[in-house]
Amino acid sequence: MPVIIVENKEKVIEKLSEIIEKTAASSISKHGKFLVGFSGGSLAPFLATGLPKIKTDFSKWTIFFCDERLVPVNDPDSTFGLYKKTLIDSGAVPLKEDQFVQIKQGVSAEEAATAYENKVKEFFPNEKLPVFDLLLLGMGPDGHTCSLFPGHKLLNETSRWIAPITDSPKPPPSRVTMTFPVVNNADVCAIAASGKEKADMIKRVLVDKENLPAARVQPASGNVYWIVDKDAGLHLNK
Ligand SMILES: O=C1O[C@H](COP(=O)(O)O)[C@@H](O)[C@H](O)[C@H]1O
Repeated sequence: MPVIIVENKEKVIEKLSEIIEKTAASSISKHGKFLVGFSGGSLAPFLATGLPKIKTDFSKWTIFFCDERLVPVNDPDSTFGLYKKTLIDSGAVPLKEDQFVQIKQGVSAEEAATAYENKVKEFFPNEKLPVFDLLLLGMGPDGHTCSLFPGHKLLNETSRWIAPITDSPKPPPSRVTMTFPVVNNADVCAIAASGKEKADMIKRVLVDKENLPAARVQPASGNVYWIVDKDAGLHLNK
Protein backbone atom coordinates (compact mmCIF):
# COMPACT_ATOMS: atom_id res chain seq x y z
CA MET A 1 0.00 0.00 0.00
CA PRO A 2 1.83 3.15 -1.16
CA VAL A 3 2.05 5.81 1.58
CA ILE A 4 3.32 9.09 0.20
CA ILE A 5 4.56 11.60 2.75
CA VAL A 6 5.01 15.14 1.51
CA GLU A 7 6.06 18.42 3.06
CA ASN A 8 2.74 20.21 3.52
CA LYS A 9 -0.90 20.55 2.46
CA GLU A 10 0.01 22.21 -0.86
CA LYS A 11 2.15 19.19 -1.76
CA VAL A 12 -0.67 16.82 -0.73
CA ILE A 13 -2.88 18.63 -3.22
CA GLU A 14 -0.17 18.41 -5.92
CA LYS A 15 0.39 14.68 -5.39
CA LEU A 16 -3.32 13.94 -5.24
CA SER A 17 -3.84 15.92 -8.46
CA GLU A 18 -1.08 13.94 -10.16
CA ILE A 19 -2.78 10.66 -9.23
CA ILE A 20 -6.12 11.98 -10.48
CA GLU A 21 -4.60 13.18 -13.77
CA LYS A 22 -2.84 9.87 -14.35
CA THR A 23 -5.85 7.71 -13.43
CA ALA A 24 -8.21 9.81 -15.54
CA ALA A 25 -5.88 9.50 -18.55
CA SER A 26 -5.58 5.73 -18.26
CA SER A 27 -9.34 5.25 -17.70
CA ILE A 28 -10.21 7.45 -20.68
CA SER A 29 -7.78 5.61 -22.91
CA LYS A 30 -9.04 2.23 -21.62
CA HIS A 31 -12.81 2.76 -21.81
CA GLY A 32 -13.43 6.27 -23.03
CA LYS A 33 -14.67 7.64 -19.71
CA PHE A 34 -13.61 8.39 -16.17
CA LEU A 35 -15.91 7.25 -13.38
CA VAL A 36 -14.73 8.91 -10.20
CA GLY A 37 -16.14 9.20 -6.68
CA PHE A 38 -15.72 12.36 -4.62
CA SER A 39 -15.94 12.55 -0.83
CA GLY A 40 -16.70 15.71 1.12
CA GLY A 41 -14.99 17.33 4.09
CA SER A 42 -11.40 18.47 3.67
CA LEU A 43 -11.14 16.85 0.24
CA ALA A 44 -13.41 19.51 -1.30
CA PRO A 45 -10.96 22.42 -0.91
CA PHE A 46 -8.11 20.12 -2.06
CA LEU A 47 -9.99 19.45 -5.29
CA ALA A 48 -11.05 23.08 -5.72
CA THR A 49 -7.35 24.00 -5.73
CA GLY A 50 -5.97 21.00 -7.59
CA LEU A 51 -8.45 20.14 -10.34
CA PRO A 52 -8.19 23.42 -12.28
CA LYS A 53 -4.48 22.66 -12.77
CA ILE A 54 -4.72 19.17 -14.20
CA LYS A 55 -4.71 18.24 -17.88
CA THR A 56 -7.69 16.08 -18.70
CA ASP A 57 -10.75 15.90 -20.92
CA PHE A 58 -13.37 16.84 -18.31
CA SER A 59 -16.17 16.03 -20.74
CA LYS A 60 -15.36 12.36 -20.18
CA TRP A 61 -15.82 12.56 -16.42
CA THR A 62 -18.81 11.32 -14.44
CA ILE A 63 -18.67 12.15 -10.76
CA PHE A 64 -20.29 10.06 -8.05
CA PHE A 65 -20.41 10.72 -4.33
CA CYS A 66 -18.63 8.33 -1.98
CA ASP A 67 -21.11 9.65 0.55
CA GLU A 68 -23.48 12.57 0.80
CA ARG A 69 -25.29 14.33 3.59
CA LEU A 70 -29.07 14.57 3.22
CA VAL A 71 -29.45 18.31 3.36
CA PRO A 72 -30.53 20.84 0.73
CA VAL A 73 -27.90 21.73 -1.87
CA ASN A 74 -27.62 25.27 -0.48
CA ASP A 75 -26.87 23.98 3.03
CA PRO A 76 -23.18 24.40 3.98
CA ASP A 77 -23.12 20.66 4.86
CA SER A 78 -24.05 19.58 1.33
CA THR A 79 -21.11 17.95 -0.41
CA PHE A 80 -22.60 18.51 -3.86
CA GLY A 81 -23.32 22.11 -2.83
CA LEU A 82 -19.63 22.60 -2.04
CA TYR A 83 -18.48 21.26 -5.40
CA LYS A 84 -21.20 23.15 -7.24
CA LYS A 85 -19.94 26.39 -5.70
CA THR A 86 -16.20 25.79 -5.95
CA LEU A 87 -15.93 23.91 -9.23
CA ILE A 88 -18.98 24.56 -11.38
CA ASP A 89 -20.44 27.98 -10.52
CA SER A 90 -16.97 29.47 -10.16
CA GLY A 91 -16.08 28.23 -13.65
CA ALA A 92 -12.89 26.70 -12.18
CA VAL A 93 -13.23 23.60 -14.35
CA PRO A 94 -15.41 22.83 -17.39
CA LEU A 95 -17.66 20.40 -15.49
CA LYS A 96 -21.42 20.58 -15.80
CA GLU A 97 -23.99 19.84 -13.09
CA ASP A 98 -25.33 16.85 -14.97
CA GLN A 99 -21.91 15.19 -14.82
CA PHE A 100 -22.49 14.75 -11.08
CA VAL A 101 -24.69 11.80 -10.16
CA GLN A 102 -26.71 13.61 -7.57
CA ILE A 103 -28.48 12.28 -4.53
CA LYS A 104 -32.21 12.85 -4.20
CA GLN A 105 -32.95 15.29 -1.37
CA GLY A 106 -36.14 15.84 0.64
CA VAL A 107 -36.85 12.10 0.91
CA SER A 108 -35.97 9.50 3.54
CA ALA A 109 -32.41 8.20 3.75
CA GLU A 110 -33.71 4.79 2.64
CA GLU A 111 -35.36 6.28 -0.47
CA ALA A 112 -32.32 8.42 -1.28
CA ALA A 113 -29.99 5.40 -0.97
CA THR A 114 -32.18 3.21 -3.17
CA ALA A 115 -32.55 5.93 -5.81
CA TYR A 116 -28.79 6.57 -5.80
CA GLU A 117 -27.98 2.86 -6.00
CA ASN A 118 -30.31 2.56 -9.00
CA LYS A 119 -28.55 5.46 -10.72
CA VAL A 120 -25.16 3.86 -10.07
CA LYS A 121 -26.45 0.58 -11.51
CA GLU A 122 -27.23 2.33 -14.80
CA PHE A 123 -23.47 2.83 -15.22
CA PHE A 124 -22.65 -0.75 -14.32
CA PRO A 125 -25.43 -2.85 -15.87
CA ASN A 126 -25.18 -6.57 -15.18
CA GLU A 127 -22.30 -6.12 -12.73
CA LYS A 128 -22.36 -7.75 -9.31
CA LEU A 129 -20.46 -4.74 -8.04
CA PRO A 130 -19.47 -1.46 -9.67
CA VAL A 131 -15.82 -0.89 -10.58
CA PHE A 132 -15.08 2.78 -10.11
CA ASP A 133 -11.91 4.05 -11.78
CA LEU A 134 -10.99 6.12 -8.76
CA LEU A 135 -12.52 6.81 -5.37
CA LEU A 136 -11.23 9.92 -3.62
CA LEU A 137 -11.65 9.31 0.06
CA GLY A 138 -11.07 11.16 3.29
CA MET A 139 -10.44 9.98 6.81
CA GLY A 140 -12.08 11.68 9.78
CA PRO A 141 -10.22 12.10 13.09
CA ASP A 142 -12.20 9.10 14.42
CA GLY A 143 -11.01 6.89 11.52
CA HIS A 144 -14.23 7.00 9.49
CA THR A 145 -14.20 7.06 5.74
CA CYS A 146 -17.21 7.75 3.47
CA SER A 147 -20.01 7.69 6.10
CA LEU A 148 -18.71 4.41 7.50
CA PHE A 149 -18.08 5.07 11.18
CA PRO A 150 -16.17 3.01 13.76
CA GLY A 151 -18.37 0.39 15.43
CA HIS A 152 -21.37 1.10 13.17
CA LYS A 153 -23.35 -1.85 11.82
CA LEU A 154 -22.94 -0.54 8.25
CA LEU A 155 -19.33 -1.71 8.36
CA ASN A 156 -20.66 -5.22 7.85
CA GLU A 157 -23.06 -4.40 5.01
CA THR A 158 -22.45 -6.87 2.20
CA SER A 159 -25.51 -6.77 -0.03
CA ARG A 160 -26.13 -3.09 -0.73
CA TRP A 161 -23.97 -0.87 -2.95
CA ILE A 162 -25.30 2.27 -1.31
CA ALA A 163 -26.65 2.33 2.21
CA PRO A 164 -28.66 4.85 4.20
CA ILE A 165 -27.51 6.03 7.60
CA THR A 166 -29.72 8.04 9.97
CA ASP A 167 -27.55 7.97 13.08
CA SER A 168 -24.25 9.37 11.84
CA PRO A 169 -22.20 10.31 14.91
CA LYS A 170 -20.89 13.28 12.92
CA PRO A 171 -23.67 15.70 11.97
CA PRO A 172 -25.74 15.81 9.94
CA PRO A 173 -27.17 12.44 11.02
CA SER A 174 -28.88 11.47 7.75
CA ARG A 175 -26.64 10.43 4.90
CA VAL A 176 -26.10 7.90 2.15
CA THR A 177 -22.82 6.10 1.68
CA MET A 178 -21.01 3.67 -0.57
CA THR A 179 -20.45 0.40 1.29
CA PHE A 180 -17.17 -1.49 1.72
CA PRO A 181 -17.83 -4.06 -1.03
CA VAL A 182 -18.09 -1.12 -3.45
CA VAL A 183 -15.10 0.79 -2.08
CA ASN A 184 -12.94 -2.30 -2.22
CA ASN A 185 -13.97 -3.13 -5.75
CA ALA A 186 -12.59 0.14 -7.12
CA ASP A 187 -9.58 0.20 -9.41
CA VAL A 188 -7.84 2.89 -7.37
CA CYS A 189 -8.59 4.54 -4.03
CA ALA A 190 -6.76 7.61 -2.78
CA ILE A 191 -6.95 8.92 0.76
CA ALA A 192 -5.53 12.39 1.37
CA ALA A 193 -4.97 13.75 4.85
CA SER A 194 -3.29 16.83 6.15
CA GLY A 195 -2.75 18.37 9.56
CA LYS A 196 -1.58 17.23 12.97
CA GLU A 197 -5.11 16.52 14.19
CA LYS A 198 -5.02 13.44 11.91
CA ALA A 199 -1.60 12.19 13.10
CA ASP A 200 -2.75 9.87 15.90
CA MET A 201 -5.40 8.27 13.74
CA ILE A 202 -2.97 7.82 10.83
CA LYS A 203 -0.70 5.93 13.23
CA ARG A 204 -3.55 3.74 14.50
CA VAL A 205 -4.57 2.93 10.92
CA LEU A 206 -1.22 2.60 9.14
CA VAL A 207 1.19 1.56 11.89
CA ASP A 208 -0.91 -0.20 14.54
CA LYS A 209 -3.24 -1.56 11.85
CA GLU A 210 -6.29 -1.26 14.08
CA ASN A 211 -9.49 -2.47 12.51
CA LEU A 212 -10.86 1.01 11.86
CA PRO A 213 -12.96 1.93 8.82
CA ALA A 214 -10.13 3.74 7.01
CA ALA A 215 -7.87 0.71 7.52
CA ARG A 216 -10.43 -1.42 5.72
CA VAL A 217 -9.95 0.44 2.45
CA GLN A 218 -8.11 -2.32 0.61
CA PRO A 219 -9.28 -2.69 -2.99
CA ALA A 220 -9.20 -6.41 -3.84
CA SER A 221 -7.42 -5.99 -7.15
CA GLY A 222 -6.56 -2.32 -7.14
CA ASN A 223 -4.35 0.14 -5.36
CA VAL A 224 -4.85 2.43 -2.41
CA TYR A 225 -2.66 5.51 -2.13
CA TRP A 226 -2.33 7.34 1.15
CA ILE A 227 -1.09 10.90 0.65
CA VAL A 228 -0.24 12.65 3.90
CA ASP A 229 1.73 15.69 4.87
CA LYS A 230 4.45 15.68 7.53
CA ASP A 231 2.02 16.80 10.24
CA ALA A 232 -0.49 14.04 9.53
CA GLY A 233 2.33 11.51 9.03
CA LEU A 234 4.15 12.55 12.21
CA HIS A 235 4.27 9.00 13.59
CA LEU A 236 5.17 7.27 10.33
CA ASN A 237 8.72 6.17 9.54
CA LYS A 238 10.18 8.48 6.95
O1 LIG B 1 -18.30 13.56 7.14
C1 LIG B 1 -17.42 13.32 6.35
O2 LIG B 1 -16.13 13.18 6.78
C2 LIG B 1 -15.12 12.52 6.01
C3 LIG B 1 -13.79 13.02 6.52
O3 LIG B 1 -13.78 14.43 6.44
P1 LIG B 1 -12.49 15.29 6.76
O4 LIG B 1 -12.95 16.72 6.72
O5 LIG B 1 -12.01 14.90 8.15
O6 LIG B 1 -11.49 14.98 5.71
C4 LIG B 1 -15.34 12.74 4.52
O7 LIG B 1 -14.41 11.98 3.79
C5 LIG B 1 -16.77 12.37 4.17
O8 LIG B 1 -17.00 12.49 2.78
C6 LIG B 1 -17.69 13.31 4.89
O9 LIG B 1 -19.06 13.09 4.62
